[in-house]
Amino acid sequence: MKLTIENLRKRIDVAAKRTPADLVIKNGKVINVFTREIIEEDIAIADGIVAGLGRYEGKEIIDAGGSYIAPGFIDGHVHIESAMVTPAEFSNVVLPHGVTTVIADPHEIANVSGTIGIDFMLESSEEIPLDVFFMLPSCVPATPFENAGASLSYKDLEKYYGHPRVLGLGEVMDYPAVMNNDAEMLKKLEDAHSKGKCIDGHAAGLNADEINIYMAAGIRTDHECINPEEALDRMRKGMYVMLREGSAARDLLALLKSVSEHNARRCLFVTDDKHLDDLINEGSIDHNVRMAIKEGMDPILAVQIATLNAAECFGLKNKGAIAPGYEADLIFLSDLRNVKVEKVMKSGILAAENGVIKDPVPESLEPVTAIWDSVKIGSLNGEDLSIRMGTGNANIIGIIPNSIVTRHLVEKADSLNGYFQPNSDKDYLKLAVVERHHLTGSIGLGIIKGLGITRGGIASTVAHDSHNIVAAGTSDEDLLAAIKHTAAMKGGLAVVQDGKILAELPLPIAGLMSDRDSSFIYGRLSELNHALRTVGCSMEFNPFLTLSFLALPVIPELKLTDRGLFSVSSFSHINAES
Ligand SMILES: Nc1ncnc2[nH]cnc12
Ligand SMILES: [Mn+2]
Repeated sequence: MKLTIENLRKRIDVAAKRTPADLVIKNGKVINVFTREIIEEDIAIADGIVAGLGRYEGKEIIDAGGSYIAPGFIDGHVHIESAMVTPAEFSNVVLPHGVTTVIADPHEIANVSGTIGIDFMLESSEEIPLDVFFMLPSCVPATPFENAGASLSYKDLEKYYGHPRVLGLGEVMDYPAVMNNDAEMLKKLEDAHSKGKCIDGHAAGLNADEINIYMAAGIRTDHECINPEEALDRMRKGMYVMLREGSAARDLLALLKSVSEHNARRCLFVTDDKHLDDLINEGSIDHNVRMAIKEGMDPILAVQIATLNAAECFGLKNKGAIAPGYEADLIFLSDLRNVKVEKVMKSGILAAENGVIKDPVPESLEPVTAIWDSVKIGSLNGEDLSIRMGTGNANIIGIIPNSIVTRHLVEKADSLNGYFQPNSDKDYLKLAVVERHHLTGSIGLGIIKGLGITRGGIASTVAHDSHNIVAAGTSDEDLLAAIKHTAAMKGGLAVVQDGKILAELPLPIAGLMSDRDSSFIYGRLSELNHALRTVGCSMEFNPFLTLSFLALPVIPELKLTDRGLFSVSSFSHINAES
């Protein structure tokens, strides 16, 4: 809300006790994230802003019943599209978990629909209770080794820096472009610097010397740490470390070993990519807080990481704490061990209670063709999916459960008449990435090990970050059926066996998000999980989530884009045969 002289005058009158507050919360144990104390005091609120702490009177009084009161949780890095819901529905889902502010990077939809996608995310997050800030997609496409639906230059980004909810430049993934002083990358970085904006990093696998290059370029955060050594090095060099617990990337437990009383202020909690069912079943940043406390972290320190640190990292001056002048984004907790979020207030208004959103934001989507009709593929047949394979070893993508990192395996794969044959006993499946934006006919083919399908095929238009169609299967028939069905749905997830569709989830918004509510999507995800078991998956990890990262060539080691196998370590394409 824009501050007016009238708001300011009223706020000062309330603070000075010349005017009664709109609302006073009494009998609460207020968590002070500045001093890491718990102080029993009233919270006086005027126009959604805390006006004073201490003893106050107001037009409305709420008795907190001795609950702890924490600042609203902040998710420092999230791709809303990865939850497969629109921003409005995302607000309905995460607010009950105490998340009142998120910093989102819309590079998922930007990779499909370009600036039209960014506009859609900005507009559809305008009038919702959740505060959604954005970092501008810095790498669309993520690398020059893939075909995305769009390509964004610094010129495309410039106009957004004036938007009040745009905080800076989003995760810089293309390390070689930074290291080589690529002209376009320098211009994007310089623009963010000149406007005094933040710059997020994606420093997966970067070593200490390479982190110097990122920090020198002004890149100030990393959410891709997977071990304590990486996290410590980034903190020592002044980077904020984003402690990530998403659906596929679950790094929090490993990284907590690097967090201490001395360095915790350089940490914040993020989800990055979290599927809707995990958000509903586990939670969002509240889940990170609970995990950290369970691992022995001091509860108030965990709350500080989830609030003040994230606000300070992104320069959100009136968020992340309960203090006069700060937004009245408040969470009521009955205890600080399991951090069960009871009540959530957004700007002084009750937004959720006992896990239920109070006034769900209804969907009101304007159909935008470029976004709603985003899947275009030509005719496909078995020959298009054949992988030439001689008698030598093959370069195989080895899956690591619950990780977005893969292994580069060099093993002997079965071949017949010079072509690769899937072998479900050895768990060697065929993987395809089919370009789906501009009818280029570009198809990347490879072999994966570890997905666990014994008979059938799965396909998805969620394939970070270019979001082509990614598919895996034990036969060309099922692969083709799954790929074609995701196109027929204009985007989505499908499981096929013997040519028959076992389960599906349409994602008609850019092939990434559903226009339906979370209960519909949750139901379809359950059906997909059942169908995944039918085709042989163990479900120790989510195959669709794992699949969605197999085309992301900025995460080690071996990935597949629509242009072929890609070795992230050598940052170049390689052949199917080693
Ligand atoms: N969606 C994403 N894009 C780029 N890097 C990621 N790392 C994890 N999720 C990612
Ligand atoms: Mn990333």
